[in-house]
Amino acid sequence: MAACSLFQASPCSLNPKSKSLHQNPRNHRHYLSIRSCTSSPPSSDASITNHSSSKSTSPKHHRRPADENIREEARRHHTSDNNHGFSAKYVPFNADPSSTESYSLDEIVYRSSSGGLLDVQHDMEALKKFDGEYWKSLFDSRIGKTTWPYGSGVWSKKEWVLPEIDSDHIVSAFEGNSNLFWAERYGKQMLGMNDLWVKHCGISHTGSFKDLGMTVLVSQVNRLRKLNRPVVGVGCASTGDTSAALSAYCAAAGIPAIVFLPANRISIAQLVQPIANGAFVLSLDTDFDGCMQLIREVTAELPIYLANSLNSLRLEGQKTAAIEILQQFDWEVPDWVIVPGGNLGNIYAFYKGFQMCKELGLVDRLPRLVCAQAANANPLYLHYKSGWGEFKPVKANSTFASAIQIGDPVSIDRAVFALRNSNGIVEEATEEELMDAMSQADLTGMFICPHTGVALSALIKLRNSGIIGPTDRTVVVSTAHGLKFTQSKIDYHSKEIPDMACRFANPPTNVKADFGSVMDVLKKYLLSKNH
Ligand SMILES: Cc1ncc(COP(=O)(O)O)c(C=O)c1O
Ligand SMILES: N[C@@H](CCOP(=O)(O)O)C(=O)O
Repeated sequence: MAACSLFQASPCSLNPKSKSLHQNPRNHRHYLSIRSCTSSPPSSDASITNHSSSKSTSPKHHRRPADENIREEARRHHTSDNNHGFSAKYVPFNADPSSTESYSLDEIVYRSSSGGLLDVQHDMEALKKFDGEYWKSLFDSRIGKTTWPYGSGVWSKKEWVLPEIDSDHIVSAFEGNSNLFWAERYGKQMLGMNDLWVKHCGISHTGSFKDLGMTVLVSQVNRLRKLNRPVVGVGCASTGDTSAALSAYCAAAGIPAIVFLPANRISIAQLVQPIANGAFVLSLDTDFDGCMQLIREVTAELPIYLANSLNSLRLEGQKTAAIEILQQFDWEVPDWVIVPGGNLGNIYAFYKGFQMCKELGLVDRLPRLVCAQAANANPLYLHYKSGWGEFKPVKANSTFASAIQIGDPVSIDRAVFALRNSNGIVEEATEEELMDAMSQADLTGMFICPHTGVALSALIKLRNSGIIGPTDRTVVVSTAHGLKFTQSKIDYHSKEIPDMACRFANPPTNVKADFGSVMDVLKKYLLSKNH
């Protein structure tokens, strides 16, 4: 196979013009003293500091005794965990203010009584007892630490996520806190932009943003099982990333995971993840929408907890990526945030994270949201173009952005709400556009997935039409690690894709292993770089 021979060769590259990659220069974290907050925090590193200085006998002042692990240390501090009575419950999504329907998060419920979506509603009045400065200081104080569970980017915002869960029940891989990458060369050369950023949510435990939601969902399942609720296992339908995250977190907690995958429609790297993590993997002869339908029917019959984003718990974790972006900009709001969309939970999660920061006084406005879809699986785009008329699911066609090959997204109502309330836009990308965008980004030092290519294509279109300006601070959300999608890159760089020019392909040069031949090709290459 040509794709194999491409990668058997040993490509030699030399690019004297390439610049070093820069990290966020504005990312000066303010480790503000918690003691300067308007009131004492619910649980902070301050209590740890006090403890270690009083208990430790070591001259190095270790914060915990050598025979204590971080979970035990958290248990010792448990009394301060939620002494402000923060709480959350399920309510019907976008319900009429007069609705009194609600459910405890300890109930197993995914739909409202009328069959609509649910949302996790926090007791905002309790959270508002603390001002924006307080929350910023608290969240900033927890970054980069190993304190259980706040070392996680998700659980560093625990009061806004699952305030009532016992830290002891949390299943975490210290996910989140992902890199916000300044796309200096890509922004400047491709788009004339100086303030373009890529939020690398895929540089994560299982290689996608799903970890952010799955730590929350599996933690709640862990709690339910400790409460002796009838949860025998956790299940999902997946295009490859949800299944990987579910399997890893369940394996960490010793909970059975069951995953429904559309046969031959996910990458090998994604398929091997749940297999390696010991999940029960069903490969089904249908597409993702078919798998989703089946898992919904199965979880209605068996005591298997549903892990897809239909379950609003997931979005509580995913929304922390939005809070993190604000935090990484020292609580300045970017102008645009571009998110690739499939089942459409994530675009709402971003909206919710930004909206909570606004409502609780951490920032004063929302960014404009853009949801980007593959043209081969574009039900939201068509809905947007129809002026939000009647929503019609589509049959999703094959796309290199295989994780968003979804025609009947469960969170369509959430996505429409998020976009309408953020002056949002929906864009689409053809296969050639998304693969070219991905490959061009890679050529500036990234290694992104095709879904991020979809988001970059949307950016290119909005920049070319002048909707996004050259100095607009713009964040593209990268949703998965490029290493999960190497076959698409192999196909592209082998120029093996029918009807695609693969303009930015960079195949290796096969050369005889003698000095003269090597010198000849090197000279030709160097000349081509210096004309
Ligand atoms: C890599 C990747 N990007 C984007 C998405 C889209 O996220 P959502 O389904 O929340 O719209 C998914 C999953 O659907 C995904 O796995
Ligand atoms: N891309 C997803 C599709 C399912 O999305 P979910 O957020 O509803 O679980 C996947 O990786 O499975």
